[in-house]
Amino acid sequence: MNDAHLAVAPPVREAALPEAPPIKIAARGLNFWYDKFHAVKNIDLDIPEKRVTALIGPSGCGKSTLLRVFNRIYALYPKLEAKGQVLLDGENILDPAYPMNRLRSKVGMVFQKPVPFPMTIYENVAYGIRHHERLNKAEMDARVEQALRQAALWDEVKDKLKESGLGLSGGQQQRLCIARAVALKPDVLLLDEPTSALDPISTGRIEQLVEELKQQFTIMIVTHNMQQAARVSDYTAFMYLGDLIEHGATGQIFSNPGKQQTEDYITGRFG
Ligand SMILES: Nc1ncnc2c1ncn2[C@@H]1O[C@H](COP(=O)(O)OP(=O)(O)OP(=O)(O)O)[C@@H](O)[C@H]1O
Repeated sequence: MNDAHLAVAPPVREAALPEAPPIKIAARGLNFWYDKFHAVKNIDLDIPEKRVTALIGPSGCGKSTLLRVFNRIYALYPKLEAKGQVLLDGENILDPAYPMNRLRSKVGMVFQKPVPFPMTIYENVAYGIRHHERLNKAEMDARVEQALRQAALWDEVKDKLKESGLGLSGGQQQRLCIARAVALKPDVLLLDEPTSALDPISTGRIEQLVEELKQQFTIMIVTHNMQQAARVSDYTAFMYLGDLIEHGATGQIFSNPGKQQTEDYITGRFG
């Protein structure tokens, strides 16, 4: 080896940065009013694909409202108005021309209280699929099974598919609602405090399920439980009085928040 070789410094290899996930759904200049009450104020928010984003903030800050705008569920009620954009794969779902059927199949929602339909367990899952697709019996059986497996419920219900969904425990009913939502193969799952009515064991199962479901779905979850947000989410958005105060990686928001209000809330000083 001669000296000339030694004089040339080896190229420095740049540390590989983790690749930022693509943005699946995003709010742009989003405002929402309940009649004259301004509940969501000029929000810009990017929701990364196949990750879990938690929405946190004190009661009444607009978390559920924001979630509901993300699937235009407010459109069912008069005197409610959204302005701005919600871009799903770049298309504005708030545009009245965006077909509601398409939206319902792409964005699924699970509510705070489990609300199974008063039908059999099988029909709870099959009902929505029938609305969107024509499947033969074997195909439908397979889809129902797949959805119940995805919701980690199959083993508990496979022998009683013809029994009423209302006969299940609260935690099972919530997993049935998750099965109903994932059965439509949505891209995005909106979960509005999905464990607030459940016991700790059922809560743990749903949290574990969220971890599994993010392999396939983009998930937004509203929660009052800071430990839950820290456990299940990759990103956290903190809202206060209708404003989005701060949004970032969950680790950073919880360990090193940029805003005093965020810190006060996550350390339990208010809310
Ligand atoms: N249907 C409605 N009509 C009028 N005002 C409403 C309606 N729903 C919610 N609001 C108001 O909008 C604001 C935001 O409510 P929202 O339910 O989105 O808050 P939140 O952060 O999800 O609260 P919580 O954590 O208590 O569920 C609150 O001031 C609430 O009173």
